[in-house]
Amino acid sequence: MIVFEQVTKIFDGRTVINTLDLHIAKGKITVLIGASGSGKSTTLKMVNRLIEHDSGRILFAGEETRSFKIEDLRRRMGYAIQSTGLFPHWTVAQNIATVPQLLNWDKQRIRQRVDELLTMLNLEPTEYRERYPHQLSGGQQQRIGVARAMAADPEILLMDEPFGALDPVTRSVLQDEVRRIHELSGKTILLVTHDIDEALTMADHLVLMDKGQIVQQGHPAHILAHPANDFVREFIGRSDLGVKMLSLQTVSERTRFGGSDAPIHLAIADNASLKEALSDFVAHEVNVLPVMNEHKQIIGELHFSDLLRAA
Ligand SMILES: Nc1ncnc2c1ncn2[C@@H]1O[C@H](COP(=O)(O)OP(=O)(O)OP(=O)(O)O)[C@@H](O)[C@H]1O
Repeated sequence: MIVFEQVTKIFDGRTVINTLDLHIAKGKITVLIGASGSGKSTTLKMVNRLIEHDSGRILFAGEETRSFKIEDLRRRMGYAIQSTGLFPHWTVAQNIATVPQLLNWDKQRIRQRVDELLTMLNLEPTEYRERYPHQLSGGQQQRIGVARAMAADPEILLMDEPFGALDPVTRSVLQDEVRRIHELSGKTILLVTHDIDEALTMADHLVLMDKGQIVQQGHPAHILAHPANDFVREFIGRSDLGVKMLSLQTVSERTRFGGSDAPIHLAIADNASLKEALSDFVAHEVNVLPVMNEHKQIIGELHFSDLLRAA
């Protein structure tokens, strides 16, 4: 979907992106992670040409981004950022409709799309459509930022620390929502974060950057199991590696299907992570948890020993 070939960016005589080769696959969530100043945001902003690269090529759908008119390029790419950039004097509906308005969609279609997005992001349209950004919580504002980025159904979503500055609970709810939307829509997402747990839970493809170059990339589980060097090892945090691995797998992957005699009030959802299961085992001091599906039916059980196999 997006290909970087030997891309370099120099600011004030300093090379901040250095002959970068990167492939952002269609339909996947690619996450750029690295320390502050490693060049993540610059890489993301070169995709929609908020920053122009100095050399090399960046291709979008097979063509150089430079061959597009900049407005056409940006309309095909949603962009969500930490500070949301919502227009304060516009209602939620107007904010979400920014790009559809530019594309001259008719009123009815815009309204339908706004309501659909609000519903998708768990905000009741009748309650939120006419509010102004200052009448929303930080987490709600970020949801609107995401809704606006998705409004005209762009081919790729660029997200720069979209959940930054949120408390851990809201952050995790929004991460789940974006993952769910991704699963429903199959949208290509490029996400920048400096939070390793966010990166591990969100990424199909994780790209670890340092000093404008890629240090290692691949599936999170692969990087956790086979860090390329000490830098990577240190970055992902060796100490709770096992727990991080558990966070990448779901209960259903280790469920012993069938009935269960374990106390039903301890049932864990089959789509919960094994890390959550670990927490339940410890909190309830049990060795076996019943597992339920989305309809709250018991479908089997998870044994504590099965976690060892997963890790
Ligand atoms: N417009 C600019 N002018 C000069 N230098 C810049 C500019 N934008 C970024 N830089 C520099 O380029 C380097 C990479 O910045 P970038 O914002 O891409 O890093 P980052 O990995 O996203 O960091 P953070 O996590 O802190 O946002 C930094 O050293 C930064 O100071």
